[in-house]
Amino acid sequence: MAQPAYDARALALRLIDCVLRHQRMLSEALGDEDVESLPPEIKARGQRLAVEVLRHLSRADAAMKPYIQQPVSPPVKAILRLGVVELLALDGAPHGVVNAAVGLTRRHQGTARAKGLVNAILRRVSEDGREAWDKAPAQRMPKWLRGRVGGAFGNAAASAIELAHERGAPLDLSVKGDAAALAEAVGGEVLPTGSVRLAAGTRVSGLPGYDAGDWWVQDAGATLAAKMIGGTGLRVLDLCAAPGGKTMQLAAAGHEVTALDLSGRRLERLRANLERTGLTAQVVTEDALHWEPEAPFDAVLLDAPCSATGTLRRHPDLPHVREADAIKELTQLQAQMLDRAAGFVKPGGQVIYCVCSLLPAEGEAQLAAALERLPELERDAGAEDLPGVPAEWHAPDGGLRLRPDFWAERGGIDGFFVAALRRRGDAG
Ligand SMILES: C[S@@+](CC[C@H](N)C(=O)[O-])C[C@H]1O[C@@H](n2cnc3c(N)ncnc32)[C@H](O)[C@@H]1O
Repeated sequence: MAQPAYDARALALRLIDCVLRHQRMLSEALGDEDVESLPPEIKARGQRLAVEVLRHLSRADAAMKPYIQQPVSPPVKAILRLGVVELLALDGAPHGVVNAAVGLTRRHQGTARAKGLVNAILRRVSEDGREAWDKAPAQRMPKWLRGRVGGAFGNAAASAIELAHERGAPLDLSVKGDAAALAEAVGGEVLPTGSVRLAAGTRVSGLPGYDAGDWWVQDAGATLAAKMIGGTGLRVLDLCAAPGGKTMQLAAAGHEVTALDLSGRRLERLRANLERTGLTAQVVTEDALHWEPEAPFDAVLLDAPCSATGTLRRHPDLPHVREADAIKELTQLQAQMLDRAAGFVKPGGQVIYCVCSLLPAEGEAQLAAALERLPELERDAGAEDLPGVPAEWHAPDGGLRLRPDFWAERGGIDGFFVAALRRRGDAG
């Protein structure tokens, strides 16, 4: 059989280059034809290495800086960063890591001459780099995001959030049946909000109950939106539903769910998720801005398209790809979607609004503007009082504001904003 074009380390370098130089998301780069055809174990390890390097760029640079006397070319710097991260974040065996880095350097004409340098620098880092690594600050958010997050929550919180980003995210499972029984079966912990949490890096495919559809992967924070819909057996519209985490929760809670999304490709994943879990929903491929339902719903859950800045623990590539300019367009779309959602619900029915964003412009400010713009909506503060939610998550003017530095002792939580609204009038 022919040797794959990349081993895991070479793949990691290519993925990092795609993110940092070409501003492409890792998920997109992993879909390139020559990458997609690689053996799954190479892809998984290459992706993991790339993620770890992107999480630790500034620490890696700080650890190697004392040993770099003159500028090194970008490809050599990339090999060094990978080596340093393997040594100091992943506790790789020095001999193997240094040899592999030298091998990567040799592989291309443009870098081959630097093999001695790479060897020398990584040896020094493996012996003496730990202190500089530990002292360096965690990878900073890009300026545009840091400024907004610091402005909203304070600079100390922004630093704590950066530390949480660096630590990565545990694996949270939403459970169809008995959470305690699943936690025991998989060796996890039941969180106060009901999800089952496993350590970061746990392999999903190896866990019991996957094929039986007993659970699905969903950050604990993201589960709170569907939980705000009271009762059971309601006609619920999941607006912007794919790939279906909240659709499955709503269906598992006994609601009659319509799952709408613009993306046919993402809805394929939703359908597969429903099939695996044996849950049902009516699936609609439409644009939420133009679609008209036959009859209003008892409740609407709007998980609006957003900057996804709440998910940097999982997606350290995102800040290198997303630009500040995109935010204005997104906030306009979110407001339009909230207007539509308000029109899709019966009098007395709930509208739950959420975004996996750290930016108040997409969360708190959307709630305040909607209350001002849409007199038919009022706050449904009672619905936001969910079991297991600490008091500090309640935002002063309504809604829940989750930050990655919350629940630090449990492994953190994604950045998220969710608020419950109700259409005035009698349910009838
Ligand atoms: C945050 S994701 C939804 C995640 C989903 N609720 C879940 O829990 O798995 C936002 C979704 O909005 C969809 N979307 C974006 N613009 C849309 C539009 N105009 N109409 C309907 N869906 C749209 C995207 O395709 C994407 O799937």
